[in-house]
Amino acid sequence: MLPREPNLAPFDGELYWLSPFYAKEQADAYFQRLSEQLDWQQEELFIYGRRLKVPRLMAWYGDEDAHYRYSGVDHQPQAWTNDLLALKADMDAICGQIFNSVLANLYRDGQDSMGCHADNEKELGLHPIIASLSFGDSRLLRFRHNKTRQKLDVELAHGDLLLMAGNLQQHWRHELPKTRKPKQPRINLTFRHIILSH
Ligand SMILES: O=C(O)CCC(=O)C(=O)O
Ligand SMILES: [Fe+2]
Repeated sequence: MLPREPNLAPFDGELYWLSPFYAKEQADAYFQRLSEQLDWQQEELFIYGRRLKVPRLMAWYGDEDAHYRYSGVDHQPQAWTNDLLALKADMDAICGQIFNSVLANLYRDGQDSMGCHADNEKELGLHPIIASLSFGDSRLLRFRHNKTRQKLDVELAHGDLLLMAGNLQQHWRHELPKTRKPKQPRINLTFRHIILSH
């Protein structure tokens, strides 16, 4: 069950934007506590033998068995916090599925970013629903269609919820570009359902 919002994707996938989903006071409280309570780490990547710092802070939470590979590294989730469980309950209800993990990203300023990618890892399945919550300063999320190169910009603000579904990840990539505009910190949470293989 997805919300009765217009689908922003013109073709090849589903994209729903609920702006805002949490009212300001509640979003303020979540932003404050998530900033202080999550175990934010700066990851390192090795590319062609060079060590690079990922330009943002990250943390991975979820059920004990919900392992996930990103940036080429297997990540063991940390145990859910009370706030993440409360947010997960809202996401489970609106999406009609049970999420078992969340990737948290903290963009400290306009120089923090995320490169172009699709969330198409095989452990997410072919048609994943990904529920993305934003807190803090607004940032541009840019989608681009793999074949037509069509561009779709969404300015994600404090308390917004963006739902990506259907075959969106197979046909579109997305990125959070750096910006020269002065930016305060932003937290993004992407709730995911990892399909467990036994
Ligand atoms: O920060 C965002 O809004 C995007 C995050 C994202 O694409 C991801 O975590 O896969
Ligand atoms: Fe993503």
